[in-house]
Amino acid sequence: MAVHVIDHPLIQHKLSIIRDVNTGAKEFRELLEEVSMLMAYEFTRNFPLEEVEVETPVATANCKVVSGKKVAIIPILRAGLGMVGGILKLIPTAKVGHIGVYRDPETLQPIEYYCKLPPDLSERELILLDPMLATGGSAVAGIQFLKQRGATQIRMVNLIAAPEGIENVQAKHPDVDIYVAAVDDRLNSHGYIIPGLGDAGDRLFGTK
Ligand SMILES: O=P(O)(O)OC[C@H]1O[C@H](OP(=O)(O)OP(=O)(O)O)[C@H](O)[C@@H]1O
Ligand SMILES: O=c1cc[nH]c(=O)[nH]1
Ligand SMILES: [Mg+2]
Repeated sequence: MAVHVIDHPLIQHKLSIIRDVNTGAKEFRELLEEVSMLMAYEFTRNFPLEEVEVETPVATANCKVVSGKKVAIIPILRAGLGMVGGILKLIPTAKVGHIGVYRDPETLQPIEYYCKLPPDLSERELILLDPMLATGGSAVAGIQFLKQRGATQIRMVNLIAAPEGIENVQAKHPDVDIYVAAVDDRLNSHGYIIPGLGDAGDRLFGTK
């Protein structure tokens, strides 16, 4: 399905600071949260509305509200955690599930180590979060996890994607829409996105 590049000027500006090697963990964390909130504004654009009547102090207004949509946001640990707060600010009733996957540094294969999800996945719109879509191995595994547990409506939100990762996810899960702030040039021989931002988890949590 579709790849949506959300290139709003505010997102591009903040992403430039996030990429900067001199940006420390505090600012990185704050900016990732802000950009995630701005991306939520876009990836919810096609959420269905329903009409309601609201009594204002002077009359009845015909209004619209998001129609009883059940949403769950699912960060891929660790780095996906940095996107949760910003999205919850706009969708505060969303449930939050967690999938633990890290990429083996030698083989680049995804290693799964944790999974805790809301029980009613089949009834929910699921938003899978990870700042980085590199080879796509972690995303493909995360989506597989969700589908195995009944999920049918999944969209994926990444800060930066490599073309190789997009291709991989689209080949294995063509039903999943991808929302990204930037599509970078390529992967290097270690599977890092070029130019990218380095290791998102390490930059977010100050680890090495
Ligand atoms: O598309 P891929 O090639 O799978 O790479 C992307 C994954 O790599 C990073 O996680 P990492 O393995 O560094 O784990 P961490 O978030 O715990 O640091 C990133 O947050 C993604 O989950
Ligand atoms: O560039 C990359 C690739 C994978 N994971 C990251 O955190 N950064
Ligand atoms: Mg990492």
